[in-house]
Amino acid sequence: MSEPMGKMEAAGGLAVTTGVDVNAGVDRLRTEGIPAKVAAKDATLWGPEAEEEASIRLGWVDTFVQSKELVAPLAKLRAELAEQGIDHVALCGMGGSSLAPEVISRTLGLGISVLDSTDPGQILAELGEASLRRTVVVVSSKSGSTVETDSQRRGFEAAFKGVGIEDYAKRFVFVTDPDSELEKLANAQGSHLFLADATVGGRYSALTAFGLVPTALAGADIAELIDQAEEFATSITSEGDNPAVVLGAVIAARPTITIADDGTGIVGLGDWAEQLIAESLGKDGKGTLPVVLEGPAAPGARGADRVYATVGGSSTGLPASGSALAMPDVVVNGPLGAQFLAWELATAYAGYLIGIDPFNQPNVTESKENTKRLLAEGLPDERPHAVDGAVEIYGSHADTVAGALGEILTDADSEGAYIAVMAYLDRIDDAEVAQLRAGLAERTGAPVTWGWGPRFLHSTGQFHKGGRQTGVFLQITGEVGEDLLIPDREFTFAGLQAAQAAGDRQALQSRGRPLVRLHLTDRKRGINQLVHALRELS
Ligand SMILES: O=P(O)(O)OC[C@H]1O[C@](O)(CO)[C@@H](O)[C@@H]1O
Repeated sequence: MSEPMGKMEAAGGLAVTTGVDVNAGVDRLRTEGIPAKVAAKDATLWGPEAEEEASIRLGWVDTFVQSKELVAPLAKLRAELAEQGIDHVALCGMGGSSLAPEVISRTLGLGISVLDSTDPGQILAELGEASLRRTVVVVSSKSGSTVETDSQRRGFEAAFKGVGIEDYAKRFVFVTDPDSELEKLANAQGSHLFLADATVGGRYSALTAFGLVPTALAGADIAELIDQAEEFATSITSEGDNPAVVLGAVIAARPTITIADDGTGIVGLGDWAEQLIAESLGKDGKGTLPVVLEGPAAPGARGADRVYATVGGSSTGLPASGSALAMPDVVVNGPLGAQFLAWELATAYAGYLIGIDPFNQPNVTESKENTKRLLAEGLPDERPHAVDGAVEIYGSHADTVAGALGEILTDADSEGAYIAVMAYLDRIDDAEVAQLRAGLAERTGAPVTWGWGPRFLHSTGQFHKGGRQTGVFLQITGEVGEDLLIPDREFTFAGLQAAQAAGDRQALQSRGRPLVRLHLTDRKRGINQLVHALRELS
Protein backbone atom coordinates (compact mmCIF):
# COMPACT_ATOMS: atom_id res chain seq x y z
CA MET A 1 0.00 0.00 0.00
CA SER A 2 1.37 3.41 -0.85
CA GLU A 3 1.94 5.89 1.97
CA PRO A 4 -1.01 8.27 1.73
CA MET A 5 -0.18 10.53 4.62
CA GLY A 6 2.66 12.70 5.77
CA LYS A 7 3.60 11.37 9.16
CA MET A 8 3.28 8.13 11.02
CA GLU A 9 4.60 7.35 14.46
CA ALA A 10 4.06 3.96 16.06
CA ALA A 11 5.12 2.60 19.43
CA GLY A 12 3.86 0.37 22.20
CA GLY A 13 1.15 -1.13 19.99
CA LEU A 14 -0.42 2.16 18.87
CA ALA A 15 0.06 4.20 15.73
CA VAL A 16 -0.91 7.74 14.77
CA THR A 17 -0.84 8.58 11.09
CA THR A 18 -1.57 12.07 9.82
CA GLY A 19 -1.42 14.19 6.72
CA VAL A 20 -1.83 17.42 8.68
CA ASP A 21 1.32 19.49 9.00
CA VAL A 22 1.96 19.30 12.73
CA ASN A 23 5.72 19.62 12.65
CA ALA A 24 5.78 22.92 14.55
CA GLY A 25 3.70 21.52 17.43
CA VAL A 26 5.60 18.24 17.55
CA ASP A 27 8.97 20.04 17.51
CA ARG A 28 7.90 22.37 20.28
CA LEU A 29 6.70 19.52 22.50
CA ARG A 30 9.93 17.60 21.87
CA THR A 31 12.46 20.43 22.20
CA GLU A 32 10.82 21.66 25.37
CA GLY A 33 10.91 18.14 26.81
CA ILE A 34 7.16 18.11 27.49
CA PRO A 35 6.58 14.32 27.24
CA ALA A 36 9.20 13.63 29.92
CA LYS A 37 7.86 16.43 32.10
CA VAL A 38 4.28 15.15 31.88
CA ALA A 39 5.51 11.63 32.65
CA ALA A 40 7.31 13.06 35.71
CA LYS A 41 4.02 14.79 36.75
CA ASP A 42 5.47 18.28 36.48
CA ALA A 43 2.53 20.44 37.59
CA THR A 44 4.10 23.72 36.40
CA LEU A 45 3.62 23.10 32.67
CA TRP A 46 0.25 24.80 32.25
CA GLY A 47 1.14 28.03 34.02
CA PRO A 48 1.03 29.31 37.60
CA GLU A 49 -2.77 29.47 37.81
CA ALA A 50 -3.11 25.84 36.79
CA GLU A 51 -0.39 24.55 39.08
CA GLU A 52 -2.41 23.89 42.22
CA GLU A 53 -5.01 21.73 40.42
CA ALA A 54 -2.38 20.03 38.23
CA SER A 55 -0.38 19.07 41.33
CA ILE A 56 -3.27 16.80 42.43
CA ARG A 57 -4.45 15.68 38.97
CA LEU A 58 -1.57 13.91 37.24
CA GLY A 59 -1.93 10.46 38.80
CA TRP A 60 -3.37 9.01 35.57
CA VAL A 61 0.09 9.03 33.98
CA ASP A 62 0.96 5.78 35.75
CA THR A 63 -1.87 4.84 38.11
CA PHE A 64 -3.05 2.06 35.81
CA VAL A 65 -0.19 -0.05 37.16
CA GLN A 66 -1.85 0.03 40.60
CA SER A 67 -5.17 -0.83 38.99
CA LYS A 68 -3.88 -4.40 38.71
CA GLU A 69 -4.81 -4.72 42.39
CA LEU A 70 -8.45 -4.57 41.30
CA VAL A 71 -8.29 -7.68 39.14
CA ALA A 72 -8.54 -10.38 41.84
CA PRO A 73 -11.18 -8.78 44.12
CA LEU A 74 -13.39 -7.95 41.16
CA ALA A 75 -13.15 -11.47 39.78
CA LYS A 76 -14.13 -12.78 43.23
CA LEU A 77 -17.09 -10.39 43.54
CA ARG A 78 -18.29 -11.24 40.03
CA ALA A 79 -18.22 -14.95 40.86
CA GLU A 80 -20.12 -14.39 44.13
CA LEU A 81 -22.78 -12.36 42.36
CA ALA A 82 -23.09 -14.96 39.61
CA GLU A 83 -23.75 -17.63 42.25
CA GLN A 84 -26.74 -15.55 43.37
CA GLY A 85 -28.01 -15.25 39.80
CA ILE A 86 -26.89 -11.62 39.52
CA ASP A 87 -25.40 -11.23 36.08
CA HIS A 88 -26.45 -7.79 34.87
CA VAL A 89 -24.62 -4.53 35.61
CA ALA A 90 -26.34 -1.15 35.71
CA LEU A 91 -24.13 1.89 36.10
CA CYS A 92 -25.20 5.14 37.75
CA GLY A 93 -22.70 7.88 36.95
CA MET A 94 -22.04 10.94 34.84
CA GLY A 95 -19.22 12.13 32.58
CA GLY A 96 -15.89 10.57 33.47
CA SER A 97 -17.65 8.13 35.77
CA SER A 98 -19.64 6.53 32.96
CA LEU A 99 -18.10 7.24 29.55
CA ALA A 100 -15.05 4.95 29.81
CA PRO A 101 -17.14 2.00 31.06
CA GLU A 102 -19.49 2.66 28.16
CA VAL A 103 -16.78 2.48 25.48
CA ILE A 104 -15.23 -0.62 27.12
CA SER A 105 -18.65 -2.23 27.30
CA ARG A 106 -19.55 -1.40 23.70
CA THR A 107 -16.17 -2.49 22.39
CA LEU A 108 -16.25 -5.81 24.23
CA GLY A 109 -20.01 -6.35 23.75
CA LEU A 110 -20.76 -6.53 27.49
CA GLY A 111 -24.24 -4.99 27.58
CA ILE A 112 -23.87 -2.79 30.68
CA SER A 113 -26.83 -0.42 31.19
CA VAL A 114 -25.31 3.04 31.49
CA LEU A 115 -27.74 5.42 33.20
CA ASP A 116 -26.23 8.82 32.64
CA SER A 117 -29.66 10.38 32.38
CA THR A 118 -32.44 12.03 34.33
CA ASP A 119 -35.11 11.10 31.80
CA PRO A 120 -37.82 9.30 33.80
CA GLY A 121 -38.61 6.90 30.96
CA GLN A 122 -34.97 5.89 30.53
CA ILE A 123 -34.58 5.27 34.27
CA LEU A 124 -37.91 3.45 34.62
CA ALA A 125 -36.92 1.07 31.82
CA GLU A 126 -34.20 -0.28 34.14
CA LEU A 127 -36.49 -0.82 37.10
CA GLY A 128 -38.65 -3.74 35.94
CA GLU A 129 -38.83 -6.54 38.51
CA ALA A 130 -37.32 -9.29 36.35
CA SER A 131 -34.33 -7.13 35.50
CA LEU A 132 -33.87 -5.88 39.08
CA ARG A 133 -33.64 -9.43 40.39
CA ARG A 134 -30.49 -10.06 38.34
CA THR A 135 -28.94 -6.58 38.57
CA VAL A 136 -26.00 -5.24 40.51
CA VAL A 137 -25.86 -1.45 40.51
CA VAL A 138 -22.50 0.28 40.34
CA VAL A 139 -22.76 3.84 41.65
CA SER A 140 -19.73 5.80 40.48
CA SER A 141 -18.96 9.33 41.58
CA LYS A 142 -15.60 10.84 42.51
CA SER A 143 -17.20 13.65 44.46
CA GLY A 144 -19.99 11.43 45.75
CA SER A 145 -22.41 14.33 45.38
CA THR A 146 -23.36 14.58 41.69
CA VAL A 147 -27.11 15.13 41.63
CA GLU A 148 -27.91 12.83 38.70
CA THR A 149 -25.94 9.93 40.18
CA ASP A 150 -27.38 10.44 43.64
CA SER A 151 -30.91 10.52 42.21
CA GLN A 152 -30.36 7.37 40.16
CA ARG A 153 -29.05 5.57 43.27
CA ARG A 154 -32.12 6.62 45.23
CA GLY A 155 -34.35 5.40 42.40
CA PHE A 156 -32.71 1.96 42.42
CA GLU A 157 -32.85 1.69 46.20
CA ALA A 158 -36.60 2.38 46.22
CA ALA A 159 -37.12 -0.08 43.36
CA PHE A 160 -35.18 -2.87 45.12
CA LYS A 161 -37.23 -2.31 48.27
CA GLY A 162 -40.38 -2.20 46.16
CA VAL A 163 -39.84 -5.74 44.85
CA GLY A 164 -38.94 -7.05 48.30
CA ILE A 165 -35.15 -7.22 47.99
CA GLU A 166 -34.41 -6.54 51.65
CA ASP A 167 -30.62 -6.84 51.44
CA TYR A 168 -30.56 -4.17 48.74
CA ALA A 169 -27.37 -2.65 50.18
CA LYS A 170 -25.46 -5.69 48.88
CA ARG A 171 -26.81 -4.96 45.39
CA PHE A 172 -24.77 -1.76 45.33
CA VAL A 173 -21.11 -1.38 44.48
CA PHE A 174 -19.86 2.14 45.17
CA VAL A 175 -16.84 3.64 43.40
CA THR A 176 -15.73 6.94 44.82
CA ASP A 177 -12.83 8.99 46.16
CA PRO A 178 -11.74 8.56 49.77
CA ASP A 179 -13.75 10.56 52.35
CA SER A 180 -16.73 11.27 50.08
CA GLU A 181 -20.33 11.00 51.29
CA LEU A 182 -20.64 7.90 49.14
CA GLU A 183 -17.82 6.20 51.02
CA LYS A 184 -19.58 7.00 54.29
CA LEU A 185 -22.86 5.62 52.96
CA ALA A 186 -21.21 2.42 51.73
CA ASN A 187 -19.70 1.85 55.16
CA ALA A 188 -22.91 2.73 56.98
CA GLN A 189 -25.16 0.42 54.97
CA GLY A 190 -22.64 -2.31 54.13
CA SER A 191 -22.44 -1.92 50.35
CA HIS A 192 -19.43 -3.04 48.35
CA LEU A 193 -16.86 -0.25 48.07
CA PHE A 194 -13.93 0.47 45.77
CA LEU A 195 -11.97 3.61 46.48
CA ALA A 196 -10.37 5.35 43.52
CA ASP A 197 -7.14 7.27 43.17
CA ALA A 198 -7.96 10.86 44.20
CA THR A 199 -5.07 12.22 42.12
CA VAL A 200 -6.94 11.42 38.90
CA GLY A 201 -9.72 13.68 37.60
CA GLY A 202 -12.96 12.16 36.25
CA ARG A 203 -12.22 12.42 32.56
CA TYR A 204 -8.74 10.91 32.97
CA SER A 205 -10.02 8.01 35.09
CA ALA A 206 -10.61 5.34 32.40
CA LEU A 207 -7.93 3.02 33.74
CA THR A 208 -8.79 3.48 37.41
CA ALA A 209 -11.60 1.95 39.45
CA PHE A 210 -14.09 4.17 37.55
CA GLY A 211 -13.44 2.52 34.20
CA LEU A 212 -12.59 -0.91 35.53
CA VAL A 213 -15.01 -1.85 38.35
CA PRO A 214 -18.27 -1.91 36.35
CA THR A 215 -16.67 -3.46 33.30
CA ALA A 216 -14.86 -6.21 35.24
CA LEU A 217 -18.14 -7.06 36.96
CA ALA A 218 -19.70 -7.41 33.53
CA GLY A 219 -16.92 -9.73 32.38
CA ALA A 220 -14.23 -7.50 30.83
CA ASP A 221 -10.65 -8.73 30.90
CA ILE A 222 -9.38 -5.63 32.66
CA ALA A 223 -5.88 -7.09 33.07
CA GLU A 224 -5.60 -7.01 29.29
CA LEU A 225 -6.65 -3.35 29.14
CA ILE A 226 -4.06 -2.48 31.77
CA ASP A 227 -1.37 -4.45 29.92
CA GLN A 228 -2.18 -2.56 26.72
CA ALA A 229 -1.74 0.76 28.51
CA GLU A 230 1.46 -0.44 30.14
CA GLU A 231 2.92 -1.50 26.83
CA PHE A 232 2.06 1.83 25.28
CA ALA A 233 3.47 3.71 28.28
CA THR A 234 6.98 2.59 27.35
CA SER A 235 6.80 5.07 24.46
CA ILE A 236 5.80 8.16 26.33
CA THR A 237 9.21 9.56 27.07
CA SER A 238 10.83 7.96 24.08
CA GLU A 239 13.36 9.78 21.92
CA GLY A 240 12.02 7.76 19.01
CA ASP A 241 8.44 7.41 17.86
CA ASN A 242 5.94 8.92 20.26
CA PRO A 243 2.43 8.73 18.79
CA ALA A 244 0.70 10.70 21.56
CA VAL A 245 2.88 13.71 20.78
CA VAL A 246 1.71 13.68 17.17
CA LEU A 247 -1.92 13.28 18.32
CA GLY A 248 -1.55 16.17 20.78
CA ALA A 249 -0.23 18.42 18.03
CA VAL A 250 -3.12 17.35 15.77
CA ILE A 251 -5.73 18.15 18.47
CA ALA A 252 -4.18 21.60 18.94
CA ALA A 253 -3.86 22.27 15.21
CA ARG A 254 -7.39 23.39 14.27
CA PRO A 255 -10.50 24.75 16.04
CA THR A 256 -12.49 21.51 15.65
CA ILE A 257 -11.77 17.78 15.66
CA THR A 258 -14.33 15.36 14.22
CA ILE A 259 -14.05 11.76 15.43
CA ALA A 260 -15.43 8.49 14.05
CA ASP A 261 -14.91 4.78 14.70
CA ASP A 262 -13.28 3.25 11.61
CA GLY A 263 -15.12 -0.03 12.12
CA THR A 264 -12.08 -2.10 13.08
CA GLY A 265 -12.95 -3.08 16.60
CA ILE A 266 -13.24 -0.07 18.89
CA VAL A 267 -16.81 1.12 19.40
CA GLY A 268 -17.74 4.57 20.63
CA LEU A 269 -14.38 5.97 21.73
CA GLY A 270 -15.48 9.34 20.34
CA ASP A 271 -18.05 9.83 23.11
CA TRP A 272 -15.36 9.34 25.74
CA ALA A 273 -12.79 11.47 23.89
CA GLU A 274 -15.41 14.18 23.44
CA GLN A 275 -15.63 14.70 27.21
CA LEU A 276 -11.87 14.53 27.61
CA ILE A 277 -11.26 17.17 24.94
CA ALA A 278 -14.25 19.45 25.58
CA GLU A 279 -13.92 19.69 29.35
CA SER A 280 -10.13 19.84 29.24
CA LEU A 281 -9.64 22.29 26.40
CA GLY A 282 -12.86 24.32 26.02
CA LYS A 283 -12.23 27.33 28.22
CA ASP A 284 -10.87 30.89 28.36
CA GLY A 285 -12.66 31.57 25.07
CA LYS A 286 -10.49 29.05 23.22
CA GLY A 287 -9.91 25.34 22.76
CA THR A 288 -10.74 22.54 20.37
CA LEU A 289 -14.37 21.55 19.77
CA PRO A 290 -14.85 17.78 19.52
CA VAL A 291 -17.60 16.48 17.22
CA VAL A 292 -18.60 12.81 17.43
CA LEU A 293 -19.58 11.40 14.04
CA GLU A 294 -21.99 8.55 13.36
CA GLY A 295 -19.38 6.75 11.26
CA PRO A 296 -16.56 7.26 8.79
CA ALA A 297 -17.13 10.21 6.43
CA ALA A 298 -20.44 11.16 8.08
CA PRO A 299 -21.73 14.62 7.11
CA GLY A 300 -19.56 17.40 8.46
CA ALA A 301 -16.48 15.22 8.91
CA ARG A 302 -14.21 17.46 6.86
CA GLY A 303 -13.53 21.16 6.51
CA ALA A 304 -10.67 23.64 6.50
CA ASP A 305 -11.47 24.49 10.14
CA ARG A 306 -11.31 20.90 11.39
CA VAL A 307 -9.28 17.74 11.54
CA TYR A 308 -11.09 14.53 10.76
CA ALA A 309 -9.93 11.64 12.95
CA THR A 310 -10.77 7.96 12.84
CA VAL A 311 -10.13 5.49 15.61
CA GLY A 312 -9.57 1.80 15.08
CA GLY A 313 -8.43 -1.31 16.83
CA SER A 314 -6.19 -2.63 14.09
CA SER A 315 -2.66 -3.20 15.30
CA THR A 316 -1.00 -2.59 11.95
CA GLY A 317 -1.15 1.15 12.32
CA LEU A 318 -2.42 1.53 8.79
CA PRO A 319 -5.61 3.42 8.11
CA ALA A 320 -8.72 1.58 7.01
CA SER A 321 -8.62 0.82 3.29
CA GLY A 322 -9.55 3.49 0.77
CA SER A 323 -8.02 5.95 -1.64
CA ALA A 324 -5.69 8.68 -0.42
CA LEU A 325 -8.45 11.21 -1.09
CA ALA A 326 -10.85 9.38 1.20
CA MET A 327 -8.27 9.21 3.99
CA PRO A 328 -9.03 10.93 7.26
CA ASP A 329 -6.68 13.70 8.42
CA VAL A 330 -5.52 11.52 11.28
CA VAL A 331 -5.86 7.83 12.02
CA VAL A 332 -5.35 6.47 15.51
CA ASN A 333 -4.96 2.72 15.61
CA GLY A 334 -4.30 0.49 18.55
CA PRO A 335 -5.96 -1.46 21.35
CA LEU A 336 -8.37 0.24 23.72
CA GLY A 337 -6.10 0.34 26.80
CA ALA A 338 -3.42 2.12 24.75
CA GLN A 339 -6.00 4.45 23.18
CA PHE A 340 -7.11 5.70 26.59
CA LEU A 341 -3.60 6.63 27.64
CA ALA A 342 -2.68 8.08 24.23
CA TRP A 343 -5.70 10.42 24.11
CA GLU A 344 -5.19 11.51 27.74
CA LEU A 345 -1.54 12.36 27.08
CA ALA A 346 -2.41 14.03 23.78
CA THR A 347 -5.01 16.21 25.52
CA ALA A 348 -2.53 17.29 28.19
CA TYR A 349 0.04 18.11 25.44
CA ALA A 350 -2.60 20.02 23.44
CA GLY A 351 -3.42 22.03 26.57
CA TYR A 352 0.23 23.00 26.77
CA LEU A 353 0.36 24.02 23.09
CA ILE A 354 -2.88 26.04 23.26
CA GLY A 355 -2.09 27.52 26.68
CA ILE A 356 -5.03 26.03 28.59
CA ASP A 357 -5.29 24.32 31.98
CA PRO A 358 -6.50 20.83 31.01
CA PHE A 359 -7.53 19.80 34.53
CA ASN A 360 -10.29 22.19 35.59
CA GLN A 361 -13.85 22.70 34.25
CA PRO A 362 -14.75 26.20 35.46
CA ASN A 363 -17.96 26.65 33.49
CA VAL A 364 -19.68 23.37 34.33
CA THR A 365 -20.61 24.67 37.76
CA GLU A 366 -22.68 27.55 36.37
CA SER A 367 -25.44 25.37 34.90
CA LYS A 368 -25.37 23.19 38.02
CA GLU A 369 -25.96 26.28 40.20
CA ASN A 370 -28.78 27.46 37.93
CA THR A 371 -30.42 24.03 38.19
CA LYS A 372 -30.19 24.11 41.98
CA ARG A 373 -31.73 27.58 42.11
CA LEU A 374 -34.56 26.63 39.75
CA LEU A 375 -35.34 23.51 41.76
CA ALA A 376 -35.72 25.71 44.82
CA GLU A 377 -37.52 28.65 43.15
CA GLY A 378 -39.53 26.90 40.47
CA LEU A 379 -39.17 27.03 36.68
CA PRO A 380 -39.46 30.34 34.81
CA ASP A 381 -42.80 31.06 33.19
CA GLU A 382 -42.13 30.73 29.46
CA ARG A 383 -44.70 30.90 26.66
CA PRO A 384 -44.09 29.41 23.23
CA HIS A 385 -43.78 31.83 20.33
CA ALA A 386 -45.72 29.33 18.20
CA VAL A 387 -47.06 25.79 18.20
CA ASP A 388 -46.62 23.61 15.12
CA GLY A 389 -48.35 20.22 15.51
CA ALA A 390 -46.69 18.40 18.41
CA VAL A 391 -43.89 20.96 18.73
CA GLU A 392 -43.84 24.16 20.78
CA ILE A 393 -41.35 26.72 19.48
CA TYR A 394 -39.45 28.96 21.89
CA GLY A 395 -36.69 31.50 21.25
CA SER A 396 -37.39 31.80 17.53
CA HIS A 397 -39.35 34.17 15.31
CA ALA A 398 -40.55 31.25 13.18
CA ASP A 399 -44.07 29.82 13.25
CA THR A 400 -43.11 26.40 11.95
CA VAL A 401 -40.53 23.78 12.86
CA ALA A 402 -38.97 24.09 9.41
CA GLY A 403 -38.75 27.84 9.89
CA ALA A 404 -37.06 27.45 13.28
CA LEU A 405 -34.53 24.99 11.90
CA GLY A 406 -33.92 27.34 8.98
CA GLU A 407 -33.22 30.15 11.44
CA ILE A 408 -30.60 28.02 13.19
CA LEU A 409 -28.89 27.33 9.87
CA THR A 410 -28.89 31.06 9.04
CA ASP A 411 -27.41 31.94 12.45
CA ALA A 412 -24.69 29.34 11.90
CA ASP A 413 -23.70 30.94 8.61
CA SER A 414 -20.97 33.05 10.15
CA GLU A 415 -17.22 32.86 10.74
CA GLY A 416 -16.25 30.21 13.31
CA ALA A 417 -19.83 29.27 14.21
CA TYR A 418 -20.88 25.79 15.28
CA ILE A 419 -24.29 24.25 15.99
CA ALA A 420 -24.91 22.30 19.20
CA VAL A 421 -28.04 20.18 19.43
CA MET A 422 -28.90 19.31 23.02
CA ALA A 423 -31.70 16.77 23.48
CA TYR A 424 -33.14 16.24 26.95
CA LEU A 425 -34.86 13.03 25.92
CA ASP A 426 -34.52 9.25 26.38
CA ARG A 427 -31.39 8.31 24.44
CA ILE A 428 -32.60 4.72 24.01
CA ASP A 429 -36.30 5.18 23.28
CA ASP A 430 -35.99 8.49 21.43
CA ALA A 431 -32.75 7.52 19.67
CA GLU A 432 -34.01 8.28 16.16
CA VAL A 433 -34.04 12.01 16.88
CA ALA A 434 -30.23 11.92 16.77
CA GLN A 435 -30.36 11.74 12.96
CA LEU A 436 -30.92 15.50 13.12
CA ARG A 437 -27.17 16.00 13.64
CA ALA A 438 -26.25 14.56 10.26
CA GLY A 439 -29.24 16.28 8.63
CA LEU A 440 -28.16 19.68 9.92
CA ALA A 441 -24.51 18.98 9.04
CA GLU A 442 -25.52 18.26 5.44
CA ARG A 443 -27.08 21.72 5.23
CA THR A 444 -24.35 23.87 6.76
CA GLY A 445 -20.63 24.40 6.56
CA ALA A 446 -20.46 24.75 10.34
CA PRO A 447 -19.54 21.84 12.64
CA VAL A 448 -22.61 20.24 14.26
CA THR A 449 -22.41 18.43 17.61
CA TRP A 450 -25.01 16.18 19.23
CA GLY A 451 -25.53 15.98 22.98
CA TRP A 452 -28.01 14.07 25.12
CA GLY A 453 -28.98 16.12 28.15
CA PRO A 454 -27.88 16.10 30.90
CA ARG A 455 -24.97 13.90 29.77
CA PHE A 456 -23.42 16.60 27.57
CA LEU A 457 -23.41 19.05 30.50
CA HIS A 458 -20.42 17.05 31.75
CA SER A 459 -18.74 17.17 28.34
CA THR A 460 -19.33 19.71 25.56
CA GLY A 461 -21.34 21.76 28.10
CA GLN A 462 -18.01 23.14 29.33
CA PHE A 463 -17.03 24.17 25.80
CA HIS A 464 -20.43 25.80 25.09
CA LYS A 465 -19.92 28.23 27.96
CA GLY A 466 -16.14 28.38 28.26
CA GLY A 467 -14.83 27.90 24.71
CA ARG A 468 -15.17 30.19 21.70
CA GLN A 469 -18.45 32.09 21.94
CA THR A 470 -19.74 31.16 18.51
CA GLY A 471 -22.22 28.41 19.38
CA VAL A 472 -25.73 28.35 17.90
CA PHE A 473 -27.91 26.19 20.12
CA LEU A 474 -30.91 23.96 19.52
CA GLN A 475 -32.41 22.55 22.69
CA ILE A 476 -35.00 19.78 22.40
CA THR A 477 -37.16 18.90 25.38
CA GLY A 478 -40.14 16.56 25.62
CA GLU A 479 -43.28 15.83 27.53
CA VAL A 480 -42.85 13.10 30.12
CA GLY A 481 -45.24 10.14 30.18
CA GLU A 482 -44.73 8.57 33.59
CA ASP A 483 -42.66 10.51 36.12
CA LEU A 484 -40.57 8.94 38.88
CA LEU A 485 -40.18 10.12 42.45
CA ILE A 486 -36.73 10.57 43.95
CA PRO A 487 -36.94 9.38 47.56
CA ASP A 488 -36.22 12.07 50.17
CA ARG A 489 -35.96 14.79 47.55
CA GLU A 490 -38.39 17.58 46.85
CA PHE A 491 -38.14 17.10 43.10
CA THR A 492 -38.92 14.25 40.72
CA PHE A 493 -36.81 13.05 37.78
CA ALA A 494 -38.98 15.05 35.37
CA GLY A 495 -38.56 18.13 37.58
CA LEU A 496 -34.81 17.68 37.70
CA GLN A 497 -34.58 17.14 33.94
CA ALA A 498 -36.65 20.28 33.25
CA ALA A 499 -34.58 22.35 35.70
CA GLN A 500 -31.35 21.15 34.09
CA ALA A 501 -32.58 22.18 30.65
CA ALA A 502 -33.83 25.56 31.92
CA GLY A 503 -30.64 26.15 33.93
CA ASP A 504 -28.44 25.55 30.92
CA ARG A 505 -30.66 27.76 28.74
CA GLN A 506 -30.13 30.57 31.21
CA ALA A 507 -26.36 30.05 31.21
CA LEU A 508 -26.24 30.20 27.40
CA GLN A 509 -28.73 33.06 27.02
CA SER A 510 -26.81 35.15 29.57
CA ARG A 511 -23.95 35.05 27.07
CA GLY A 512 -26.20 36.33 24.30
CA ARG A 513 -25.96 33.11 22.29
CA PRO A 514 -28.81 32.24 19.92
CA LEU A 515 -30.89 29.41 21.39
CA VAL A 516 -34.02 27.87 19.95
CA ARG A 517 -35.96 25.43 22.07
CA LEU A 518 -38.33 22.93 20.53
CA HIS A 519 -40.55 21.20 23.08
CA LEU A 520 -42.21 17.97 21.96
CA THR A 521 -45.68 17.73 23.45
CA ASP A 522 -45.84 14.21 22.00
CA ARG A 523 -42.37 12.74 21.65
CA LYS A 524 -42.87 10.30 18.77
CA ARG A 525 -44.98 12.69 16.70
CA GLY A 526 -42.66 15.57 17.48
CA ILE A 527 -39.55 13.65 16.45
CA ASN A 528 -41.24 12.68 13.21
CA GLN A 529 -42.05 16.31 12.58
CA LEU A 530 -38.47 17.45 13.21
CA VAL A 531 -37.07 14.84 10.86
CA HIS A 532 -39.55 15.73 8.11
CA ALA A 533 -39.16 19.48 8.59
CA LEU A 534 -35.42 19.19 8.12
CA ARG A 535 -35.92 17.27 4.89
CA GLU A 536 -38.04 20.14 3.60
CA LEU A 537 -35.07 22.48 3.89
CA SER A 538 -32.76 22.59 0.90
O1 LIG B 1 -17.59 11.62 39.37
P1 LIG B 1 -18.42 12.80 39.76
O2 LIG B 1 -17.82 13.57 40.88
O3 LIG B 1 -19.82 12.37 40.06
O4 LIG B 1 -18.47 13.79 38.54
C1 LIG B 1 -19.00 13.45 37.29
C2 LIG B 1 -18.53 14.40 36.23
O5 LIG B 1 -18.86 15.74 36.59
C3 LIG B 1 -17.76 16.60 36.31
O6 LIG B 1 -17.12 16.83 37.49
C4 LIG B 1 -18.14 17.91 35.82
O7 LIG B 1 -18.85 17.81 34.64
C5 LIG B 1 -16.89 15.76 35.37
O8 LIG B 1 -15.61 16.22 35.25
C6 LIG B 1 -17.04 14.43 36.00
O9 LIG B 1 -16.57 13.42 35.17
